[in-house]
Amino acid sequence: MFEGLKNKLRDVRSRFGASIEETLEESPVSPSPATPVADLTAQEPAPESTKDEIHPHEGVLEAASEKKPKSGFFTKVKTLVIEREFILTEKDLEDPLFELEMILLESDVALPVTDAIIAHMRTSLVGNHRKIRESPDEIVTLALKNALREVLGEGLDLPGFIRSHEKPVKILFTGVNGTGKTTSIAKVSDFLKKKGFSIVIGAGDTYRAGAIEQIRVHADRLGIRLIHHQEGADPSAVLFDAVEYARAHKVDVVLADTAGRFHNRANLMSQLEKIRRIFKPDLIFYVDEATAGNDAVVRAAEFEKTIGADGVMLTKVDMDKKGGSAISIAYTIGKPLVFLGVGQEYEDIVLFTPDLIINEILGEDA
Ligand SMILES: Nc1nc2c(ncn2[C@@H]2O[C@H](COP(=O)(O)OP(=O)(O)OP(=O)(O)O)[C@@H](O)[C@H]2O)c(=O)[nH]1
Repeated sequence: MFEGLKNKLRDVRSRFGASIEETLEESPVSPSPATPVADLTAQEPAPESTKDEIHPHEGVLEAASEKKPKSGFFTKVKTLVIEREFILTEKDLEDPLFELEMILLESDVALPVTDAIIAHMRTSLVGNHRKIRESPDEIVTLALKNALREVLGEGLDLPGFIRSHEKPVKILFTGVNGTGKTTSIAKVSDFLKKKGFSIVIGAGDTYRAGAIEQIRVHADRLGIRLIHHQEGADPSAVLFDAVEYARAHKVDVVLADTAGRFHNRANLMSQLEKIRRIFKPDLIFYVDEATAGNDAVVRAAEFEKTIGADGVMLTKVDMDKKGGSAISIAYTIGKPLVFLGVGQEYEDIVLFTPDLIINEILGEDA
């Protein structure tokens, strides 16, 4: 997943790295006149690693020393000072920051999210004295990692939420047609069942022909109780019955399917409002497909405004080359990403953590 973005970011990281290398060449930090030559030439003891500090990378030091003659007193002093720290100006980073901005926008990262990432990169790189103990790529990667962490948010510990909440915990799934909502309910059921929770599913999509049968097939396969009425029935009544069943049988979680709908379809949205009043969900999850890119982000924001959402499940992340919606959605709507759907099997679901996306986007370097 996110192959396109991953490759582009690898390139732009090299551009940032090159800008840092140029700074190393052009603006060495002058040795303090008070510093005895003996101190400069002495081997510096390696300081203790701090939490944010990445371990020394031999490559840069080797590359830097390759470019300079190894002998000669003044060369030696200059090299040592250059190798200790450097400062980046806004101008040094102008081109790579612009390039990064373009890459993010091309990858469907929402504009405010792109702005936040660029601002974070600028703040963490410009004007700072940086130790050359970190390689340029490590410095850039760390800045990018922190910028992504800021926009991705922390996610939601759903098993923890369920454990600490009065039962049954009622979760309503909303979203547009065909984005994978029904499959997602089946995956979440399976995920929670494996965590030891008992589940009942309410077949609240009474609108689409075949929807009840579709969720019934999943429920049967997973050995989960389904509460359903006939096609065309009032979904609020179905979900009310599902909650009654859960109370009577001490079931931990009720997962409620609903018909897919667009936020601008007034009838369906008012039906959802009624469902919300009667079902009284503890959590509303908005489901959309990562492959929809910025459309998914815009739709999620609209649903959040009209119906409210407590979290997002993004499906088809396995098919998404860009990563824009995964990066943007939580920051844009101010609600956490909870699950990612990463395939068509029941086990193809992962509980979101920022590191999951960061490691995917920055690869083995993160
Ligand atoms: N590759 C991939 N396919 C998925 C994922 N989640 C769902 N799908 C597929 O997407 C298609 C649509 O899924 P459904 O669950 O039927 O969609 P839906 O949102 O319930 O549709 P409506 O009931 O019309 O709202 C199916 O073929 C699923 O197998 C995913 O994470 N990855």
